[in-house]
Amino acid sequence: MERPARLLLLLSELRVRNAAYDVSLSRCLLTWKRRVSSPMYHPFRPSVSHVVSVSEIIAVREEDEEESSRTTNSGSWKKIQEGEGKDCGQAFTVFYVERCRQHRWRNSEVTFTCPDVALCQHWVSSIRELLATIASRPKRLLVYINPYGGKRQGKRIYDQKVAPLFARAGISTDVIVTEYANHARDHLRTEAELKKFDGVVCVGGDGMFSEIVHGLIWRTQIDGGVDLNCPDETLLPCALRIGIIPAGSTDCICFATVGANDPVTSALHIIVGDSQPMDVCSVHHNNTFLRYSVSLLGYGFYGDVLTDSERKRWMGPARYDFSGVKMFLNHHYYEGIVSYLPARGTLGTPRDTARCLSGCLVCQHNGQLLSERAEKYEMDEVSESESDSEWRTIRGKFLAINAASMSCACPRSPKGLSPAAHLADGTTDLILVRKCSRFNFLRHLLRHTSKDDQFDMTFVEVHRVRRFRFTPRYCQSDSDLELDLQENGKRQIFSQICRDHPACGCAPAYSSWNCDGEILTHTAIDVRVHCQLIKLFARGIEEPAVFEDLTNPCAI
Ligand SMILES: Nc1ncnc2c1ncn2[C@@H]1O[C@H](COP(=O)(O)OP(=O)(O)OP(=O)(O)O)[C@@H](O)[C@H]1O
Ligand SMILES: CCCCCCCCCCCCC/C=C/[C@@H](O)[C@H](CO)NC(=O)CCCCC
Ligand SMILES: [Ca+2]
Repeated sequence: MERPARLLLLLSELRVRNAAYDVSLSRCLLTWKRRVSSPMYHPFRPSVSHVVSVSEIIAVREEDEEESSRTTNSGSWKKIQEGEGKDCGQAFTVFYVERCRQHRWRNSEVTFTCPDVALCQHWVSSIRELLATIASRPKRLLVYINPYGGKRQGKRIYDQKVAPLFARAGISTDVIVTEYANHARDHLRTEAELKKFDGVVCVGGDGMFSEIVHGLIWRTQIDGGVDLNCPDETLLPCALRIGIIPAGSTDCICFATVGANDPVTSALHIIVGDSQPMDVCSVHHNNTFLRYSVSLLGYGFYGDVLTDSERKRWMGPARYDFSGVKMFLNHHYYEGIVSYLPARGTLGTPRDTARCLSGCLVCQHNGQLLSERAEKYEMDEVSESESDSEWRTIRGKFLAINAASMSCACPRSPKGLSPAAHLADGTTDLILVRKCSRFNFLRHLLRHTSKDDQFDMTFVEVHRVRRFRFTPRYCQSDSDLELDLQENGKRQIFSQICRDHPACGCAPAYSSWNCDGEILTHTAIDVRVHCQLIKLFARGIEEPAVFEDLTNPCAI
């Protein structure tokens, strides 16, 4: 064995597929570089060098003798060793993360053959010791599988693609296949022995994720004595991270936090122990808790699409396309009052060209700022809503009222409903689409699927907010209705144009709120963003690599 250089824990000449490599291990990196003197070395081919971050090594396995003799079969060492009458060379395999196109990760492996058993064991134990020092890696997980989400493949996806990876990484699991809706939520709330686990994994779609979020948040607040019905209460952050194995219809939370809806990629993010904080909105009606939301709260168009599509669950993910077209053709509008508390002093706006990416500085800055502010409110014993006189109010007729706490990117809309929204900045983007013609609404909707700015339209406005309230017209107080009458007087001339416009054909209607894919039981709501209340086994969207690894077949 050669003497390790400074900072290197190990440096040896080992073989990979019969070619000699200089292999080194430091606290951060495992590298292997083909030796110039190797008989396989080709002067016109660049020397192949591989670098893997120790944090992205999944596992290391010592190969048995049979396996190692198979891998070194035609190798020169085997011949030498046989000639000397010794046992054949020993090998070990390193499993690691390899990046592919479109943010996908794969489990790659490389087998190193060593000249003697002692060296092999030294390599294996050194790598294992390093992996054991990574405290953020989960060792025991509680897994919930929804067998009926999406295309009903949850169980198969978990058994075939995810469980073998967890086993390889030495993660033990308690698996529960849900038997009814809200099974996972109620199990987490009352039964699960959370202290035994380092995280919770949900195999399913956004609805299943929402169950896990509700179960964990409730449990944390109940244990901490927090009153869930009070919208002004500061909620306690959840200790356990959540991993999402996508097996639903939209899977927008997985897509927006990992960059792909791919079970293997998600499993690898869980194994390496990634952590991504996320905002959660609490939704109340008259001081009664309704639900939490992490992605979309949509009244009008998205509420109606969901209501209609729930009756067509048998269609699978295609139900959203069918109901989307139907609700677009219906072209209903909704009247009401929206009031909101703009995000003050925080970085970022909904019209930014910059995106929320892995290690986002906007989220870090705002997270810090908002937690300092929350401490101050607590010391002064006032709530944010009382202390702030900046509430703004908008009355009107809307085709859609959407609040996106994150981009809501998904395969249907790769940029999402609010492309510049942040995962963990303590704000939500309130998007108001006023009554307009079908043609204009279609232009707006189609921009969700293209690169064009969906907010650059006269009938669309967007505000980054910390809190908002909505009251539909039929729930408004007499004084509010009086104010509406006065406002309407001013706009009468425009209403007349709209009524007379044959292409418009809007009809007033009642809608429901779509809260992350669930229908809310009330329409008058009070929504508050809780900054970084939960954490996911994810790292946000990674920027594309500056230098593509052209030797990686996955990347081409
Ligand atoms: N065993 C079960 N039987 C029936 N319903 C279940 C069961 N387990 C979970 N559910 C419910 O199924 C609903 C839909 O599940 P899920 O979110 O996994 O898939 P999806 O709706 O197809 O996808 P997406 O939410 O991404 O659109 C959830 O609201 C969840 O509460
Ligand atoms: C004429 C029709 C044009 C259609 C234009 C396509 C625009 C697609 C935007 C998609 C936005 C998805 C937002 C995510 C919401 C999720 O919390 C929720 C739960 O999974 N999904 C839906 O409500 C499912 C909502 C699906 C809506 C189509
Ligand atoms: Ca946010």
